Amino acid sequence: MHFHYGAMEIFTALEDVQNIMNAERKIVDILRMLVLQSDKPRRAAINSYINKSKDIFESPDADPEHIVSHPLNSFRLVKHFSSGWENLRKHLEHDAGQATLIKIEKLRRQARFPETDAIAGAAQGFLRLQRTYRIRTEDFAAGNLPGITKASALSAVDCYLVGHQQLLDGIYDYAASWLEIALQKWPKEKRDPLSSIQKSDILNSLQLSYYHLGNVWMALELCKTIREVDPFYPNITAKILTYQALLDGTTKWSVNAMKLQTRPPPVRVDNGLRGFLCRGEDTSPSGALPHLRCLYETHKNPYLILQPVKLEVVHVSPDIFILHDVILDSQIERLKKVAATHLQPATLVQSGSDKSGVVETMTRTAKSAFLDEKIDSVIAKINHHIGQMTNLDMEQAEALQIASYGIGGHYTTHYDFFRNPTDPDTKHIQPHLGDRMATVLIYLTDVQAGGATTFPLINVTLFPQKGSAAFWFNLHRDGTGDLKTLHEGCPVLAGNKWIANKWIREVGQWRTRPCLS
Ligand SMILES: O=C(O)CCC(=O)C(=O)O
Ligand SMILES: [Fe+2]
Repeated sequence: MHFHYGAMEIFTALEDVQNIMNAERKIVDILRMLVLQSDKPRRAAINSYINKSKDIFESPDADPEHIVSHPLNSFRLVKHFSSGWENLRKHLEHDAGQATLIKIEKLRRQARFPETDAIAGAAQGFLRLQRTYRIRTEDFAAGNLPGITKASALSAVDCYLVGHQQLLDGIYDYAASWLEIALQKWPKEKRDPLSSIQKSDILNSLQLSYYHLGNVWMALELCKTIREVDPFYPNITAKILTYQALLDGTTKWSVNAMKLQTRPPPVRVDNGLRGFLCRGEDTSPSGALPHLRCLYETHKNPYLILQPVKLEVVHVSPDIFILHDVILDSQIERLKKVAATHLQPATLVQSGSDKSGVVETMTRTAKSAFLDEKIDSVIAKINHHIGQMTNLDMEQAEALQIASYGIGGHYTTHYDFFRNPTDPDTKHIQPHLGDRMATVLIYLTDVQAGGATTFPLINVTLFPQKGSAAFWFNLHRDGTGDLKTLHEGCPVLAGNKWIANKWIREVGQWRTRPCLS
């Protein structure tokens, strides 16, 4: 199994936005110089790009906090930095433009600008958000999302880009809904001189979506409109004849064609069914806890008598706790700073993967890094504190893992343990470590909207609270995996989500959590 990793989320972190904004200022300066040496058409193209950048810098969009506060703000920025740049790039590929192009490309690489596949990533992020949080396309496009401040609406071309991508991804119903809105908005808008999208392009993607949904009549009507708008649109007459013949039943191959158009769209990762937990609609745990219990735990440990753990019991069997105030804000800042240079697009250890044993994947869209204690003293401090709070031996624990999710970033349902009865691959349980017995998941940020951790089999939803940690046992006392610990990280709707994971292994825990013989 091998997935291509694109930016399946929209922006990964505030820090990325900050770097990109700084680089963009330099790019605009370079472009200003080039304007002077350019002929008229190139000058117009460059100025149009510069004006867009200026709009961004002069609007609240220059503030990274504002950008990550709403998927649409993020989207507009990503579009300018990816397809906006691509449009200008074509004008710079010759003569005097070339040296400038190289300089700009270098700045873009260093600051990790979104690439050409960013629009695809954004469309996939939107889809995940729409499905999980049940957002209608018209509300999404208008900037009305649950629980966050309204953003300004998307333009017709923006809606086209999202819809067209969903058409390419085979999500025809969503594609049609976005393209219908693009079409409604089209007459009311002033055109972007750098964009080559025409009304007939919207109509064409829409007719294809309807065709794939099995609505040949609608596809035909739309094709007729295309011919009215643009008689020279490629293949338009042939398409009209084909659809006409399909509807009349006069083509021999109509039966095959009809089958083809109703084939199911490709299956993809979708957590829509369980979205109710992500939406926080049902948070009564099945663990039959009449009252949540809160206690101050000291484990009779002098370290904790001075600083007792505020422990909240969320669920029993599997045992899930919230530990409150486990890390100081100053430690969080330090940790994020240290982690920033190490973060990589998330990889999952998977059986049957390539030689490295790791594949880049769509099931987890986040950036992550394992941080060794040697990197910074704050890491050792946190590790030590986790050991004291959980009363577990940290000797065999894995290094602290930091992960950051941007808007749309998520982690689909999974188990943290390796000894899965349904998966015979146990190579990650090194005998000297054992399996991942317990997980401590520290929330390093509040999340503006979305981003809960849910346990769908036991109806538990945990909303991130900066400085708190979720702590649970993945294994039964006999060492087998507890299948009820299935959990997921819900897609982030607004803001950034940072977490730190500590996976505590079995070996060395005989004293405090002996297994049953
Ligand atoms: O992001 C979350 O809430 C869950 C993360 C998680 O389960 C993991 O990293 O293993
Ligand atoms: Fe997990």
